[in-house]
Amino acid sequence: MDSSTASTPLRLTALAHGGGCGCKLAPSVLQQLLAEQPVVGPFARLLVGTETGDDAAVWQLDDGTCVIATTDFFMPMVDDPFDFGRIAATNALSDVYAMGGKPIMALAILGTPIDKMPTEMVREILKGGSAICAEAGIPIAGGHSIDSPEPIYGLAVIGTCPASSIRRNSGAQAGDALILTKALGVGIYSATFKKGALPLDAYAELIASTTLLNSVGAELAGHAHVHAVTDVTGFGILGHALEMARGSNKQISLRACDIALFTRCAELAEQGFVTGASHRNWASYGMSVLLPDALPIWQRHILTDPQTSGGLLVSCSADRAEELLQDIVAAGYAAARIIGAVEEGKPGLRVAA
Ligand SMILES: Nc1ncnc2c1ncn2[C@@H]1O[C@H](COP(=O)(O)OP(=O)(O)OP(=O)(O)O)[C@@H](O)[C@H]1O
Ligand SMILES: [Mg+2]
Repeated sequence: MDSSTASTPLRLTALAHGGGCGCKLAPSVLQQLLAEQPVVGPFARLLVGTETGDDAAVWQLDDGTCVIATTDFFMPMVDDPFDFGRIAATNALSDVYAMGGKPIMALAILGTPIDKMPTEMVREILKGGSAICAEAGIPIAGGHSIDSPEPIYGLAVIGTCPASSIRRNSGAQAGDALILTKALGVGIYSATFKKGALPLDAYAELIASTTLLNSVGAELAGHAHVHAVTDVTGFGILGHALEMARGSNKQISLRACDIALFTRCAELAEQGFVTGASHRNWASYGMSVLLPDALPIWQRHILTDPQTSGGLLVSCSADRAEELLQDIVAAGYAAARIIGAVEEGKPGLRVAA
């Protein structure tokens, strides 16, 4: 029996044209849409806005406390409504942790095809979101719900932190090492799932990773040698590393062989399981990435694979990286690895096999 028939008679994923962070617009399309908007401000207290494609907006209050605000929502990439709610909530909370903050409350964002989805199924999605917020120690204090053609769920999240704890995606320094806290393969597993071919053990691996809170981000921000943090989501490891390189005005090099993958990720990618978003990602930023000559196409698909609720990409002083990695692994992120380095040079990305 495969996992696609195990959870519910009505396939939640059948109601959506795409799912998870694979629903995100490609970075180049987003840039075009956001271009030429009227500029209002400047606002001296807006420490982080949209300039570097960072994870959340940050506003500094009078006493130095920062308010962090973010929203994330998407269509389902699994059929179990409770799992979908948990994944969407974990993903939405991640942007607050990636800025170095702690969430304080959330609002739920819900879209449901009210004539197609049973009430109990919608309730399960909401319960999944609540369960994750409870784990994060925060309330869902409200929300907004609409009748929509496809199911949508996510959160708007508010967090806080002292100004000194803010970690932008643009703070990487030459001489830093890069740590990635989760394994890659969410999009490849999701594409396999959608085709009904994902074995149950792989489904369990997918859920375990995508419902693991990135709460270690708040602790990392307490270390002065941690210079930049972002979460790896829809644009894949290459896209988010490139955002870090461009924002920081540095060259980033990654070692593909050091990146942890889900157990069956390579095998499934080689068999051709890939999301449309992976192709869109490469088309959008491939010109800024130097890959090894003989890299098989399926390996490139892993590097551009959209990671719904992926891990944190952490840029820290190289001489403290091993020690930090041990702390991260001890905090429950067994797949964390040191995957690359930051150097002076033209902003861009180089990948070694
Ligand atoms: N419609 C929009 N209007 C204004 N800013 C936007 C809009 N959509 C996205 N952005 C901004 O563009 C940047 C990149 O968006 P993106 O959704 O990739 O960030 P993100 O929330 O970190 O994503 P993820 O949760 O997948 O990590 C962010 O700074 C985000 O706030
Ligand atoms: Mg993010």
